[in-house]
Amino acid sequence: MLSPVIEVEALTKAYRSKVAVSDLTVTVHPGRVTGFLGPNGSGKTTTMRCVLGLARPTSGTTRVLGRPYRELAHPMRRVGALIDPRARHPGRTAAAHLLALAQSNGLPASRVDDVLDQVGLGEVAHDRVRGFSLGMGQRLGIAAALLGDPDVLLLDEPVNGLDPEGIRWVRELLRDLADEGRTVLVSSHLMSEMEDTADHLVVLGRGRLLADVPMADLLGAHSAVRVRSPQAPLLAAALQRAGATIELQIDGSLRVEGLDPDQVGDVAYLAGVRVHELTPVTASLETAYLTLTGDEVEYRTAAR
Ligand SMILES: Nc1ncnc2c1ncn2[C@@H]1O[C@H](COP(=O)(O)OP(=O)(O)OP(=O)(O)O)[C@@H](O)[C@H]1O
Repeated sequence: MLSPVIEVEALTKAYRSKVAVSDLTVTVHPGRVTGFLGPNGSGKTTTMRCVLGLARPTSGTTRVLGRPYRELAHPMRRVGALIDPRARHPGRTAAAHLLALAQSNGLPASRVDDVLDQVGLGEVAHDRVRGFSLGMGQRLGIAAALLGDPDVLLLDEPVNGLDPEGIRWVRELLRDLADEGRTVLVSSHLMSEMEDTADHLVVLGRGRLLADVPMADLLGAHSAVRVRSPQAPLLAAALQRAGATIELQIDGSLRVEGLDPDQVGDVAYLAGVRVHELTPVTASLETAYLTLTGDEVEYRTAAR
């Protein structure tokens, strides 16, 4: 595996009595999209802000491309970020906003038109940002992140406010950037979107690391086999002897965890039990995520 590009080591960040991030150690690798997940207030933005030198760690260290962000010579050429898309002058046009960023970071002015076209804002380049919709603002924020053509991207909820076409566009953009060998760390609360976009997941709960896993492993760990048999009790006993965990479903079928469909079929055959259905059940990221973070949600909707 290529060496890590973002390194967070024993990071703790406290605000007065509130511990936003607690002893977090995680690395983010190039050439893949890493989804950064966690309930509201779990510390995703704070972690990104520490990596970008926008917040000072209480303890621990963060490095990008081998050094603290603030020590990078031309940070915008190395690292692009979307953290707070509202952070801009409302009276400026989109082009003027990006031009100011380009000039203060030693980037060629020609990049402004390039990125405006890339994010689909070419036609409103000379409109004032004040009148932009939430989605247009997000696109402008992504344009700013891409301005320096960086190798590393940290994007905090980039699809927030985007319409379905915009969401698909971000998905394809992130895929392309990762395929070019760049490092992409992206947070989102849209699980179905993340399932289609991310290769790897880092999941936080109350500021702590809950999971740092390939997407396929997380989904695999929550997958199961649905099996129906007219001799369900016999089959259940045989499967349990083979090490599976069995849950009897309301329709009489068995949900089997711990064995794959081939193994379930073999156990049934060896036990001389008839099987009428054998179906792999793939977990959605949403299901896997909710199972993982079930106890970690700080701000929960009251049950009605
Ligand atoms: N500047 C700050 N001052 C005080 N508390 C803060 C500050 N920034 C963040 N926090 C607190 O730290 C915790 C983590 O917040 P953070 O924004 O990092 O979470 P998040 O995972 O990005 O949440 P969300 O998904 O809602 O954006 C929260 O409880 C938040 O209220």
